[in-house]
Amino acid sequence: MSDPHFNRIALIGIGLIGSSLAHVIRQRKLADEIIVSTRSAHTLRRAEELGLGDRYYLDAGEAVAGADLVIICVPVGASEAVAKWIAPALTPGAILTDVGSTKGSVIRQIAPHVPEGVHFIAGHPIAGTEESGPDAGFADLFDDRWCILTPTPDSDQEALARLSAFWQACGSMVDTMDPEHHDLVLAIVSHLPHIIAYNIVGTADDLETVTKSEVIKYSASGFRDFTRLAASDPTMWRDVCLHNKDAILEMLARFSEDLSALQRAVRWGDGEALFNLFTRTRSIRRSIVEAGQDTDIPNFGRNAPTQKPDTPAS
Ligand SMILES: NC(=O)c1ccc[n+]([C@@H]2O[C@H](COP(=O)([O-])OP(=O)(O)OC[C@H]3O[C@@H](n4cnc5c(N)ncnc54)[C@H](O)[C@@H]3O)[C@@H](O)[C@H]2O)c1
Ligand SMILES: O=C(O)C(=O)C[C@]1(C(=O)O)C=C[C@@H](O)C=C1
Repeated sequence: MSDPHFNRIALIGIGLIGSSLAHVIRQRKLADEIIVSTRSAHTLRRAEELGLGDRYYLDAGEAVAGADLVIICVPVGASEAVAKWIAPALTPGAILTDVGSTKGSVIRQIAPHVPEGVHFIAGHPIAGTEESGPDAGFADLFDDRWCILTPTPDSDQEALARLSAFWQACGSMVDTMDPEHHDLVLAIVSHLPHIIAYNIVGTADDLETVTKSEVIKYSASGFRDFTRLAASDPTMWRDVCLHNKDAILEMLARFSEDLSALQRAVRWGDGEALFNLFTRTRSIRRSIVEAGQDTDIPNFGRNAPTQKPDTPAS
């Protein structure tokens, strides 16, 4: 296995994911030195108070100088600005990666700015919570979760092996995937659930004159479980929607079709259709939970055995 240890790791952006990386890198001794950079002085100060790094910079260019691993941990819409900023200061031979929730757009934003001799391989840990900011991170976040790397055909194989070893040392299981396929899979397993959660909270809020107090009063059960995701960071999710537009629209169209069929079954009192759908989906949901956690998710739509005939394939 390749060496997961780096001399100097620079984290650009120190929110939930950046700070979780800082914790796990420190705890598992994956670098001699952790460099932290973020654009807000307030957040940088907080990161310093929390002791997340060894050195702290507002200037991302200064932060990446001499680093052999640079991890961009900012909302996906800021990827190009960060890439332009750090590009002239990257060290030849360094590995550059990111953690963004969308991959096609992030690669298009970063790749053109990567200097010759720097190895860029995009990535995405499928691990998170609805919290954000430097206080939200914890070392175990990546344990037993997938991390998807999206190398391109000309990616350096040694850099890929080292980055995989790094994520494994952080606790993750690593898979590789084509960026466009990643974006389609994540649109259904992550982006749509967030959009639906945001939407249902908005719908309930619009009913406020009739039911607002009841929404708060009775939300201890289903509504609360279902809408946890609606507390997630608005900047991050605005950017995900803007930067995975096509895949999200494709999945929303399929979702709307299925919802219309369900609506029709309710309208026409088609108990058999409702019972059959709920039986099938209960068994799928139980098999996901029984699989340990979401370990089968990265293959969804590619070779999942229960795949619907019209599920998109890569
Ligand atoms: N939150 C999750 O569950 C989760 C999971 C996996 C991947 N991701 C991805 O990880 C990335 C970071 O998410 P997060 O949850 O840590 O967000 P966060 O809001 O907790 O932190 C974002 C950080 O980026 C900094 N930042 C924003 N714009 C910047 C810029 N232009 N230059 C420098 N720093 C900038 C912010 O100050 C903050 O430190 C996003 O791309 C997100 O899509 C998030
Ligand atoms: O568990 C949560 O709260 C998350 O939102 C984590 C989650 C997900 O949807 O699974 C969110 C976005 C990421 O890109 C990866 C993970």
